[in-house]
Amino acid sequence: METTFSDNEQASLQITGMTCAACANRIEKGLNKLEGVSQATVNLALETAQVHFRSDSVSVPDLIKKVEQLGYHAKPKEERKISDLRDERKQEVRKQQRKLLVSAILSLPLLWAMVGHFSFTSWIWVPELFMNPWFQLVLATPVQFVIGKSFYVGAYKALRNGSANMDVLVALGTSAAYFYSLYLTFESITSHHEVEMYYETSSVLITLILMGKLFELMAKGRSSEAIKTLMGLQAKTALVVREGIESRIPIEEVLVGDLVLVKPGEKIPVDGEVVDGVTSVDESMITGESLPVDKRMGDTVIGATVNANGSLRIRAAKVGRDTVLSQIIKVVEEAQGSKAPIQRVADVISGIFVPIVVGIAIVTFLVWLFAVDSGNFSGALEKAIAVLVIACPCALGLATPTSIMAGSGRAAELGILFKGGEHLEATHRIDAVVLDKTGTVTNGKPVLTDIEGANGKDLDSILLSWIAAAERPSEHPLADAVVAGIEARGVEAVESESFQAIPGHGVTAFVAGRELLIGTRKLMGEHGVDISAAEQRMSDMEQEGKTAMLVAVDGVYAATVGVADTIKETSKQAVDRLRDLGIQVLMITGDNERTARAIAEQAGIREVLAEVLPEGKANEVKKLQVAGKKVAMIGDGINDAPALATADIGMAIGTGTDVAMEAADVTLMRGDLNSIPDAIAMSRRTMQNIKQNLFWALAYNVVGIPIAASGFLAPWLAGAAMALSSVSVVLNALRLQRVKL
Ligand SMILES: Nc1ncnc2c1ncn2[C@@H]1O[C@H](COP(=O)(O)OP(=O)(O)OP(=O)(O)O)[C@@H](O)[C@H]1O
Ligand SMILES: [Cu+]
Ligand SMILES: [Mg+2]
Repeated sequence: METTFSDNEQASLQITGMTCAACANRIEKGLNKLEGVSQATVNLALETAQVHFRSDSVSVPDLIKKVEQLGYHAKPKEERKISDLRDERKQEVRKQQRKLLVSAILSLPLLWAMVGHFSFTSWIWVPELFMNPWFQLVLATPVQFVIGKSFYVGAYKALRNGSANMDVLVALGTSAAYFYSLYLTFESITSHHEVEMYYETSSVLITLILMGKLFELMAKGRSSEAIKTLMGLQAKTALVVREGIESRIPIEEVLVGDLVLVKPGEKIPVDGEVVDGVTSVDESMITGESLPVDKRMGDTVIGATVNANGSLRIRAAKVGRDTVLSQIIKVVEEAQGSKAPIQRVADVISGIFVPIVVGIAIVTFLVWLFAVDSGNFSGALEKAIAVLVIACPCALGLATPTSIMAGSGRAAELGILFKGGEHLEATHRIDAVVLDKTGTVTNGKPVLTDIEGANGKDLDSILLSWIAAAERPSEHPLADAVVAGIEARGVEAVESESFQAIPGHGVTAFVAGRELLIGTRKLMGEHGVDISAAEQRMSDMEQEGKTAMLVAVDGVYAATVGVADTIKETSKQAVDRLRDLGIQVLMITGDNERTARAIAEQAGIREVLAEVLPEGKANEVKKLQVAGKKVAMIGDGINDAPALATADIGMAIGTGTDVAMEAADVTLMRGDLNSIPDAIAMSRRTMQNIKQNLFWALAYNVVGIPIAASGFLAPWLAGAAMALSSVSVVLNALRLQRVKL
């Protein structure tokens, strides 16, 4: 039995029967119109629909019914495995290949017979039988109605929904040729003289279009390579210990809380926490970071990464669709099937295209029949058919989605996850990049370097233990550094009695009955602490790029603590690359001006926004936007969420933590800032690719129609040209997969 919730539910449907973006649009609109559906998105490439709905007013069967009403098929989506995906594609390709082969064999004699029509090929011998109208009828009929059935079905569905698509044009064009030939065939019984048939027009057309579709299908298969690679990373089984018994079970059966053994050289099956063992782990497939990462008790490990040398026991923390890898796959899947705003151009054009084309075809027919070549019915028909076929906007429909798919797939391989086509598009307009300091420009692993008492001497261990106690409850990375540094000096922390974090300033705490204050100059100033004795030492540290924090006990300055965070080796190179792209680069931080400047200088950043409170970061982004900039904000995604959301593009640096992926438009799996110019370059390339596609698709139609209308294009040539244009669009898009940055 299914439980019902009054709040939102989510369902994934597997949809079949979609042929183009217009189909996806139609289903999306239909589902969104249903009472109780809050959001439905249809992914054409993956043939899925994601629906958010309220289960008290609508159910999954209702959703399916709606899809069926619109003329497509739907079923609840099952969790797919990599092998299924591959098999589905292969089957589909094989089916198309078989269809094409049969169609080609049947059409060949018709094509052969056609050579007699042209003076320059009339010397070629043609078997008598091939010229026989009845024989031609026998060959052409199955092509038209069995192999070509999908065009009729597609056309019928489109027309029933009040729209027109490429199927309408193909069905119309081929039917005209077929039925006219049929008429001539019967007429030949009575008239007894040789007439030209047009069976080859319909059959060869269908064959060529099938060929185009097959190429398209094979090319599309290649563009989802990125997802297949990701899915293939998953381990298949896990060795779990339940009630003391070890057993190897399929990965799908691992539960949260299970104890999992990972042997040396094995893939870590699920996300978890190390409970026993020491090893190093290759996380490059997830983070792009090539150096192995050391893991010991308490560390988190990510599923699909590879355990190098030690044995591990881990406690499963996330399984199934919650794992980092599954989330990455989901993001990539969604992005690949999502729409970029530029697609609207194509949608609008193809929406009005088909009716206009039918109009032009009719005019062509009438003009030829009554004006140009008076009374030549078949000649006029041939021209009209050529117009119908050449004007088919299928290349136009493919232009954007194929590029988005290939572009976002390639980006994912480079460790750049775009959440959707709109972000992939928006990124190419970025002209200002705001980098958070800690964890973005720097490694974000601050280390305690200096502790100095008020009189310049070392501190006694009592004061050290108080400082550690005050900082321990804080979640700030600086606090972690201080605590770790003090513990490393062999001092044990005591418990604090009360604690309060003051964001952007520091902490206050009561320890052993005393009030401790740790943080910035401003914090000290606000509490009336005299820090003149610390000034010199402090600014020295800051000059070196260290963060200096002041400690006061009961309102009296007691110590200066220095923490150093190193900049990432690649930060400078990345900043230079951004500047070469003509992008303004800024660094933003809550840290003080001097430290910030020192760090910025190492990274080659000239503009620094320092001492910005956490809530002020979004404001700084807005200021840049008001000044007319398209801003990308790059942060670690957790405390920078408002700024990430405000920016035109928010990029989170992270190994795919939920929060980071949630807040940002783009997730950079590598810590390396070179991902930023990479992302921008990828976006620029993709947009350029889309524009090329749109241009060629349109140009081909616009140039083709007058040629066809004036009679210079035989229908089968128009068909070949159409197939070729679709294939060339897809091939152009696939170039994105090989982009090297
Ligand atoms: N737990 C803490 N202990 C001591 N000082 C702190 C603490 N939290 C913040 N501070 C002080 O407040 C300053 C600003 O903190 P904030 O968190 O806004 O920025 P940040 O982490 O230094 O830099 P970024 O903005 O690049 O992440 C710190 O540089 C530090 O001097
Ligand atoms: Cu077409
Ligand atoms: Mg910070």
